[in-house]
Amino acid sequence: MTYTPLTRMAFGYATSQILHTAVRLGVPEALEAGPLQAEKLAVETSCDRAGLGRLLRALTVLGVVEQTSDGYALTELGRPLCPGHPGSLHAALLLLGDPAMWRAWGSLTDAVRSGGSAFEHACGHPLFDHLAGDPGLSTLFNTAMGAGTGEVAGDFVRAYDVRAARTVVDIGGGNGTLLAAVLAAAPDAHGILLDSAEGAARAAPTLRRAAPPKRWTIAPGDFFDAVPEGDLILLKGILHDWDDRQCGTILRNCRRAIAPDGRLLVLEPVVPPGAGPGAAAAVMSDIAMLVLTGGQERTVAEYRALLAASGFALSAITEPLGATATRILTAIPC
Ligand SMILES: C[S@@+](CC[C@H](N)C(=O)[O-])C[C@H]1O[C@@H](n2cnc3c(N)ncnc32)[C@H](O)[C@@H]1O
Repeated sequence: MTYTPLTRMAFGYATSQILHTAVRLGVPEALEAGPLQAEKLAVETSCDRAGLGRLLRALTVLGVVEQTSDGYALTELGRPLCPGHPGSLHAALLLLGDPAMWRAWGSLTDAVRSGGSAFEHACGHPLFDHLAGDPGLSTLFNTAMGAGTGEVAGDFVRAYDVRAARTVVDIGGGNGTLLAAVLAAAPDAHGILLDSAEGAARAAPTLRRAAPPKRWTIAPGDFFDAVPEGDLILLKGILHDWDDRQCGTILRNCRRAIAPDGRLLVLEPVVPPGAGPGAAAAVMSDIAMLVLTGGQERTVAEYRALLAASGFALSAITEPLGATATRILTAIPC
């Protein structure tokens, strides 16, 4: 078989599984402090020496490790495979290799052919119901989302002046990474994080690091029922999880809860016109939404219409934050 760019794409899931396996076996963490010879690494990771040698050779070809005179070392490209590294993909890779996620991607054909999320076709229930019944996977999901948000939180508070906010409500705020950045940048604001009980379970330590407990509240709840009142309402990575009808319910709850002078900020990738290279991140994320939740990424026009149908006017949109595809869409109640 000729190894063309198309071959590389076709075997993309093999690449994903190689990275997942390295992370699952603890290879990047073992190399974090410095290079190690393969024999030592096999002992540290409790692996078969020959099998690990083949994995290391594949990781070398992918450019995430390199051979030095002191043994195998992580490259710059490979460093985000470690947990705690800025922009870490550690939790995301563990998540991608989870059997339920693996099965969901294997059901993309069903989602394209008959609609609905591939996850539901594969597992028989929606992703968030599945997470509610699997605390380990829920923790992983929450950590992976928080790591992604950590990449944009600093850029967010630099791009949008949050200092005038009185009550900031982060809807579906996950592990609190975004709200923590806002509370640090807006010392007079009070923060409320709404998420499901399992989603919010790990938010307190993140928020405690940013601000004393009197400055924030964790509100376990369902954003399809109601959301807490505030003058700055954040929806990051929420609307893209849901279809237009479900987004309408969330947005109408936000419209009821927002102060007359308030602002609703939607942080999402936006699908640009055409399918040039700049569209890749948003378009790939759109397919991930089709697989995982049945949601979708949207164009500016689609967001404008969605917001207008729930009593919001789209008033501004930023450039993508940092190296990500996430933009801030500002909406005012009307
Ligand atoms: C894609 S994650 C985004 C998390 C966070 N906003 C971020 O960007 O890092 C979606 C979040 O919505 C939460 N969620 C899902 N359904 C919910 C519901 N019905 N009510 C409240 N939270 C929900 C999940 O627990 C999860 O934390």
